[in-house]
Order: sequence, then structure tokens, then C-alpha cells
Amino acid sequence: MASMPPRFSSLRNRFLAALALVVGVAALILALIARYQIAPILLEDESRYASGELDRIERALGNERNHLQSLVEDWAWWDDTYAFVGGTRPEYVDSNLYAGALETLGVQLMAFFAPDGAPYWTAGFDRQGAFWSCAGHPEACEGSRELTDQLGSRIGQGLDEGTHSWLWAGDAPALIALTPILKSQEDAPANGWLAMVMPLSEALVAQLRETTGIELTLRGQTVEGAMADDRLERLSPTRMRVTRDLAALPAGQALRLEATLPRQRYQASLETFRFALVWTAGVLAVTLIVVLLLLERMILRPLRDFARFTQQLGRHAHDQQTPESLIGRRDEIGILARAFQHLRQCQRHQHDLLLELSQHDALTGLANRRLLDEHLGEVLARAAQGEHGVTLMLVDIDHFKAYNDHFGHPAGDACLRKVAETMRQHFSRPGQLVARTGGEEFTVVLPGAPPEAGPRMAESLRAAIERLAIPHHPYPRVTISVGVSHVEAGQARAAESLIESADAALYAAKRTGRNRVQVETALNRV
Ligand SMILES: Nc1nc2c(ncn2[C@@H]2O[C@H](COP(=O)(O)OP(=O)(O)OP(=O)(O)O)[C@@H](O)[C@H]2O)c(=O)[nH]1
Repeated sequence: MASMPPRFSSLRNRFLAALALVVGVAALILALIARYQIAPILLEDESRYASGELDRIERALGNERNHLQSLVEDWAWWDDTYAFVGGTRPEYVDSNLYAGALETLGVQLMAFFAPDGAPYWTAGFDRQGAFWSCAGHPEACEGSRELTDQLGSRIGQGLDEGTHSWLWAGDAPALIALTPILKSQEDAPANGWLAMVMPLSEALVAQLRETTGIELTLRGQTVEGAMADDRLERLSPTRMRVTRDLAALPAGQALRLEATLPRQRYQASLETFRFALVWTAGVLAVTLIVVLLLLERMILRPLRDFARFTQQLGRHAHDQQTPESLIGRRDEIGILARAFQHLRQCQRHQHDLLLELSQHDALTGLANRRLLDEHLGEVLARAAQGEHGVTLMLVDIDHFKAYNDHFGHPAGDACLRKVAETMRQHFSRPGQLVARTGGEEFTVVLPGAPPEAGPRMAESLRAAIERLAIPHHPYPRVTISVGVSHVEAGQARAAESLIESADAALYAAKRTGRNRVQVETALNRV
């Protein structure tokens, strides 16, 4: 008999386990997507943002550069300057190249060059802020000639006659602008070059910080080989440092732009992603719960009821009807329940048929010996308990061989059926049983009949058969002989004994002429 499945193999638990596995795999895939798809996109976006911020600083620096270029062009295209480098205006030094003038311009160094790049005049401030102004190299007045040498050699190598500007990444970072000295009105050749150097001082950097809103530093840096790309260093979940090297003089040096930026853009994107994820997970979880509840209600619970019902059938309640809650369903479970019900009905029908066949005689439909034995055993047991007495009759058709021989076997069968039907009608009360126990021999069990009723009832049967008036040959009609035995209420008597007595009485009836009833003699009683 089938039993309920072990806990784990129940449909519900297996489904839940499979679901947990699917959810786990989905979570893992989601984590991998977040790690290898989403996070790189967000980080890439963050790098773009950082580079954009550096671009802004560079543009702000460019504005300073433009300002310096305008300044140097103003001075270089001034006729006094042209005359000064031509040697015809020496008072230019006193009236223009003094400390206050350079401070006002915000310039650290002004260098006038001859057309071949040789320094003509330099004026500026040294590291300590001391002002100098002298002809030729700054060295001549104890200044550093590193920058003027660099510019001089560039002029010497031949520059086109436009304005040039560079970043300076020496000891003190600075902006340089260099332009040819030209006459303002006439179309005269350049009379040399003027360079102005504006320090990228702490004040200027502070101003850049203010205009861009970015925390930044500028410093000279030695570089080897090609200029590296922007470098981004994530310092913490909320801060990052981005670095860019800007091409600068002298060769091998770069001006390093370093900005510390907040990571709120990345954090905000991450937060949005998490928010979407949490809500999606929440909606999915609620959906899953609803699906599980529906599954439990629509499929699993009815299936469990069905399984429980079939188990009960196996154990005891064989006749129990399939519950209406299952039969009445319109879904597949209802179809299954109805098909099951139909199968059970067929099975019951087959069972009844088999029982009928195994307990009844095929020709007459009367009980057979098996049913007789069962029934006789039961009524004798009740008789032994004093419930009632039992009368038993053995009935045999007289000269039936002769009947068969004369009328043929099929007619013999018809005769047997007629006799059997008459006997059935005769003894049709509850508890009374007529069995065919031989070819033309029958046994009748009559519980509850008093001892004196047996012979009377047997006689009545005999007369009824005779009244059928079934023609015989060479005898006038079909008759029967009956042997009767009886057991009284409260007496214990074996079935064999009762049958033997009736058989002996039947034998006596045959011997004494047939077509008669013979009751057992006391001698036959055991
Ligand atoms: N037609 C038919 N005949 C059967 C059937 N079963 C047994 N018989 C016949 O019943 C006959 C019984 O004959 P016997 O036992 O010699 O008894 P009898 O001729 O009735 O003689 P007595 O019993 O002494 O009166 C046999 O010829 C069997 O072939 C059956 O199912 N159908």
C-alpha cells in the first residue's frame, strides 16, 4: 500500500528546494552581473567624470594662459618696446622695468631677446622675492638663467612669428608666453622676442580652486618617455584622486595636475542601482509568495487531499465516495478525480461480477457450493448459539439421465433452469438459500424453520415441481426426490453431518420410489 512520501520528497518540499536553488542561482548571476557589468560601467563613468573635471581645470589654466598671451602681445607690439630692443630707448628700463610694474602685471620675469635668441634684457624676482633688472642673462644680476636659456635656444632654433606659450615645470611652476617684438603701425621685421613668465603661485592655484570648485594641486614632475594617461586612485568610498601630466618645459618635465574629487556621482549611481535592486527583489519576493500560495491552494493542497483519500481507501473505507471537493473541480485535478472515481466504479463492478461468478452457478444463477459452504457455516454457528434451528434439504431430479438421453442435453439444461427458478421462488425469504451442488442435485438451507416445517416445505416444493408438468420420457413428468435433515437451536452440528443425513434421506427417497420427501432418521443423526 502506498504511504505518504517522506518529508523531503513531497511535491511541496521538492518544489521549494528547487525554487530556493533557482533563487540562489539568480542571486549569484545578479551579483556577477553587478560585479562584472554594472560596476565597470559605473567606474568607467566615474573616470569620465574625473577626466572632465581635469579638463575644466585645464580650461581655467588656459584662460590664464590667454590672459598672459594678451599681456605679452600688448607689450611686444608697443613701439617703445621695439625701440628699446633696438637700443634707441634706454629710459625704457627705468620707466617700465621696475618691481612695482611687474608686480602689477602679476609677472615674475620679463625677458627681452635679440632676434637670434640671445638675451637682451631680463627683469624679475628671485626666489626670495628680490627684484633684479639687467642687460643680458639674469645671471648677470644673480638670477637663474635656466628658463632664459631654454627660451633663447628655442628662438635660436627658429620659431614662427606668432605667440607661443608653455607651462613651466621647473622649481616653481609657471606660465610662459613668448611673442616677437613688432612695430605697431609699420610692416617692419621683428626686432627680437619678449617673454613673460607668470608664476603658478599658491594664490593663483587658490583662485583656480575657487573658480572650478575643485581641490587641486600643481607641481613639476619628471617624466620618462611618453606622457601617461590620466590616473585615477580611489582613496575611499567617498573620495578619489585623479592625476594628469601636462606637457611643460624643460624637456623631461611635466606639470602634474592633481585633483581630489568626491565620489558622489558613483555613490548616487550605486544607490540608484541598489534601490532598483531592492525594489525589484521585493516585488519578486511578493510575487513568489503569491505564486507559492496559489500553488499551495490550487494544486498542492487538493493533491494532498487526493493522496490522503486514496490512502484511506487502501486502509479501510473502501466504499468511501471520492470527496465532492475533488470531484466538483473543473480543472485537471477534477478530471483526475472523476477518472479515478470512474475507475473505482469499474473496479467495483468487476469485483462484484467476479464475486458473483465465484459464488454462483453459471447455468442456473443459483448459489454454488462455495457460497453454500460459507452460508451453511454461518447459519450453523448461529444455530449453535441458540439463535435458530436450521433445516437442510438435498433435492435431486429423478431419472435425469433418461431425460437427457431422450430430449437432448440443451433441453436438459432448460429443465434444470426451470426447476432452479421454481426452487428460488419457493425459498426467497431472507436467510434462505438454494444452491446447485451437483449436476441435477440442489441443496436448500432454511434457517429459522421449526423441525416440523422442514418436511412440509419439502413436500410443497416437490408438489410445485410436479405441477410444472415438464414432460419426461418414459416417465410422465419431471419430479424430484428430497432428503431433509434438521438441527435445532442451541445444538452444535457439523455441516457434513447435516448433509450426510439429508443425503441418506434422499437416498432412501430414491430407493423407495422417487418423487417423494424423506426426513432423516434418528439413526442418521450424529
Ligand atoms: N443437461 C444436463 N445434464 C446434466 C448436467 N449435469 C449432469 N447432467 C446429467 O444428469 C444425469 C444424472 O444421472 P444419474 O446420476 O445417473 O441420475 P438419474 O438418471 O437422475 O437417476 P436417479 O438420480 O437415480 O433418479 C447424467 O446423465 C448427467 O449427464 C447438466 O448441467 N446439464
